[in-house]
Amino acid sequence: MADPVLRVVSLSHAYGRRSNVVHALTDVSFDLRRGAFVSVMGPSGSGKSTLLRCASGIDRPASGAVLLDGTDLTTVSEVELTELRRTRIGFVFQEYNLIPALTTEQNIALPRYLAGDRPSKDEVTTVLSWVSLGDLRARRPSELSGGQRQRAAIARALISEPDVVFADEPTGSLDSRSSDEVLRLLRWMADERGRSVVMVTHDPVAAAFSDRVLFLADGRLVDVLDRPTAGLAAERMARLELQGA
Ligand SMILES: Nc1ncnc2c1ncn2[C@@H]1O[C@H](COP(=O)(O)OP(=O)(O)OP(=O)(O)O)[C@@H](O)[C@H]1O
Repeated sequence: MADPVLRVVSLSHAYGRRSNVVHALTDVSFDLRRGAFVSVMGPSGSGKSTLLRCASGIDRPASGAVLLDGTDLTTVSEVELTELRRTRIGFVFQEYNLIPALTTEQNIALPRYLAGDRPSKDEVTTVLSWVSLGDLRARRPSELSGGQRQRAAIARALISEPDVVFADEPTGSLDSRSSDEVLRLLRWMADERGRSVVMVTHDPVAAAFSDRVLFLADGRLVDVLDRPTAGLAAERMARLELQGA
């Protein structure tokens, strides 16, 4: 089998110091193969966002390694890390983070401009068609629905052809129909475009779109569920919530 595109090795992270230190993540390891879609679930405060931030190079962990195609994000220079984040990693957040003054197509093209590149009109048109926003390319974010904004954010993550897309509660602000569209798009991205996806979610229905669910509790990886259904993911979550209560 091909080498995993992302290897998270014994990742630990803490906030604060001495008397008020919070061990947000302790010794978490997992592999992500190309085209795999993994969800991260766990009770509030269990370390999901911290894992996403450390695994994606936004934050440097206290210890452990994050190997993106063999390059350790935890030891590269700030300049290399910025370059890797721009070219190899995509981000999708709950609150979209689109620039209000830019049109949909300008927002989507922005990461390429920031990387010193300029996507062709055809490239932008292709990505817009993937997310069914071709007709809305000239609109600004305020003129889009929540689901359309999130699809624009996904297109923006895809324009750089990243190896891994990290999504933090991407459906957290959406109704069930828009959620379904966004989740299908993430699934398609993995299956048809070979992108790997790591998605933090509270929603077992969202988790059921992924290949595998990683469950965190108190900063530790405590359970793994392959080929999840919403029912099974909800059951495991309920068990964890009970254990933590
Ligand atoms: N900047 C910070 N400073 C101090 N403690 C923090 C900081 N960020 C997170 N924490 C703490 O680290 C732990 C893990 O937080 P994290 O946000 O990763 O959890 P989470 O599972 O994403 O939570 P939620 O589901 O509520 O978003 C929590 O105890 C949290 O209070």
